[in-house]
Amino acid sequence: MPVEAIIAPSILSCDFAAFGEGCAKTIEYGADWLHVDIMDGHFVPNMTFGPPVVAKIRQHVEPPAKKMGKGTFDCHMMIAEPKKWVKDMAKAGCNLFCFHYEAAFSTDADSPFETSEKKTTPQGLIRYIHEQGLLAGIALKPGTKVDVLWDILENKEKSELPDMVLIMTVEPGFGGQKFMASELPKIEALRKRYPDLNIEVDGGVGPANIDQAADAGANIIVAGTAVYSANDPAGVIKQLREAVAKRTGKL
Ligand SMILES: O=C(CO)[C@@H](O)[C@H](O)COP(=O)(O)O
Repeated sequence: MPVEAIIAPSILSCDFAAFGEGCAKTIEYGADWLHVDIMDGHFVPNMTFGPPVVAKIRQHVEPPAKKMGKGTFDCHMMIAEPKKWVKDMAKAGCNLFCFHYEAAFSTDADSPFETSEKKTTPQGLIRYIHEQGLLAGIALKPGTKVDVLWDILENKEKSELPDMVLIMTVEPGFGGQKFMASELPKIEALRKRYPDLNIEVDGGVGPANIDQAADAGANIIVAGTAVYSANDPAGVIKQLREAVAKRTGKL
């Protein structure tokens, strides 16, 4: 089954002083999802917001009627201890909890075991996210090789398989950075092995490089600056969608 083109503007570039209305308007402009960047000032050198703010913006955006549907809150957790926040994020209205592979081996505060057994694993974390009723995503920073995903994606246990992989094309932490084309081979390798996988690209993406990202095989497009600094955000969203749909054959 061909993967769908999904456009997920990064609300990090939205006006925080008018956040609720800005998020609602983004959906009206034709976005499918909202990409919600959560940063803890520890995993990345920047801080944003947490579950209380997510709950507030959920009051302005209808939750999705179906899995991965319009209004999905695609929460990109740039935090050092992802497992700790799954339940609170679920309560706040998150739909897809995307953690970083690089943080997946952090301490599991709920584990009854001592020391080394308190570590989570990516597979265990994905299962836990699913148990809380959320979709699970796994993200890779530019410095992390795509090979770390092979074992995770070959898992025979369905509840431990991610619903999406996110390839970062900037160092996570800030909007408005330059797109790193050097990361595209990761997307190509993933698409070659997994034709049905949802692959998200995030960082410096816009009309100038969407063809490269779509050619590599990304079907979920995050764009912050390109959407929110545009005179015609709806036009940019349409342009991004059409570029992906041209490759996938599915709008
Ligand atoms: O996760 C991040 C940055 O850490 C991204 O989601 C950016 O917020 C995307 O913004 P642009 O690079 O498109 O401006």
